[in-house]
Amino acid sequence: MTFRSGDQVGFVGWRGMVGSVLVQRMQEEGDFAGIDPVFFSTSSAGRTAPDPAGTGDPGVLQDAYDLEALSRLPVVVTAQGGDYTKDVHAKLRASGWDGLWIDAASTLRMSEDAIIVLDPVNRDVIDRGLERGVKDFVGGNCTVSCLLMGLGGLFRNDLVEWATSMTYQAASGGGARHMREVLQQFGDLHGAVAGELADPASAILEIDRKVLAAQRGDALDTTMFGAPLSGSLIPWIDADLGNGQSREEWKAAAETNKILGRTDRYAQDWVPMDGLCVRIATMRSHSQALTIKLREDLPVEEVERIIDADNEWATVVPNTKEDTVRELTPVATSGTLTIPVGRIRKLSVGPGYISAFTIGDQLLWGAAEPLRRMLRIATGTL
Ligand SMILES: NC(=O)C1=CN([C@@H]2O[C@H](COP(=O)(O)OP(=O)(O)OC[C@H]3O[C@@H](n4cnc5c(N)ncnc54)[C@H](OP(=O)(O)O)[C@@H]3O)[C@@H](O)[C@H]2O)C=CC1
Ligand SMILES: N[C@@H](CC(=O)OP(=O)(O)O)C(=O)O
Repeated sequence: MTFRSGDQVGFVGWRGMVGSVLVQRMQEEGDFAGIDPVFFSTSSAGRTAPDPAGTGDPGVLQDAYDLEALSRLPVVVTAQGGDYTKDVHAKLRASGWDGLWIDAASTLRMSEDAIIVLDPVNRDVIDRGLERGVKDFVGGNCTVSCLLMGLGGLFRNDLVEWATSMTYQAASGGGARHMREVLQQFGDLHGAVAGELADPASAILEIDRKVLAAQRGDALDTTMFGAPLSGSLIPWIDADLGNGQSREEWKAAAETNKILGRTDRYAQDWVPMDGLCVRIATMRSHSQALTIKLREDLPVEEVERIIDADNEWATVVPNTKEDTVRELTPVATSGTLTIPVGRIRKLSVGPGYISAFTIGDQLLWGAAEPLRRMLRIATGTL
């Protein structure tokens, strides 16, 4: 099945958090002009569909479990989640459907038949995959995608011997309800000491005691995260692999190397990576602190030049206090496609060791943007 301009493209998961950002970005970039979107729902088939292209003729939502309706389409884009992918993808393929499946969920990422898409970094891998008939294209883990958008230049030029990434991941990585829970917790903590805060003469240790009591008691709703996150952190993300490593930590090496087209962990070009993944009470941008062992002891200026030159979104932030405080924060980065990379300096532990700190909006480059661009590649317009 080949795609032609104006052909139908199915969208599943368009009203979720990732899907909404995807639709918004497609509107901003005029992507709906070259396609005929068909919207699916797992919960509201038959209701009026959205009309992001403003055609005035939105049609109705199709049933996202209707395999026949899906199999009529040359391309399906889904941000519905892993359970949906598990349920529907295999059945569609078993029915003989050979259209393109573009997916945000992690389910198919490590499948030999799938490519992890991040075209500013691995356009060559994507193009080779399309040529040899690959049909499944999956967005990468948010932290890995943001890391490679920022520091891809070092990886692509084969300058990294190994790296560790210590992450500071936003509440949005869990989903919309996780973001709400964090904000509610902040509000409840404020409420616990609002009287004392209004009085400049009140004792700070009393405020601290009351906040801790609220965090440790049952005053806060912790349904989504399982522990208070506001005014705290949780150093575990995703499943326990049983060997002391979390699944989120495992993704760093597995996905980074796969994105770069390196699949043999015993080969010379495989980059060993590991680290600890930590949830913090920010909203939508993931941050990470890196220690990188370079294969060559390059000057900092050369490292900065390579990072800056790699793609139009990676931006070096000078390693000064003023620039860091102004530009290298989740607040400065959220809602933008810019991937700032700062705190680049030689570490005193030995030659070739550098540090870096990078941040990315995990709903943009971390989720929706690679999918949007993959659709453009598939439709021959990027
Ligand atoms: N959250 C993230 O940061 C990232 C997520 N991903 C992946 O993307 C996929 C989707 O994640 P995410 O967008 O967070 O999932 P959401 O939970 O926000 O949305 C998923 C689906 O839930 C249904 N839904 C039920 N109630 C609501 C509601 N009140 N508002 C909106 N949708 C609702 C919708 O399906 P319907 O319309 O059919 O009812 C929607 O498509 C997952 O596989 C995730 O792993 C990947 C990278 C980052
Ligand atoms: N696990 C990420 C979000 C996410 O959806 O990741 P993945 O697509 O790899 O499951 C986080 O919690 O921040």
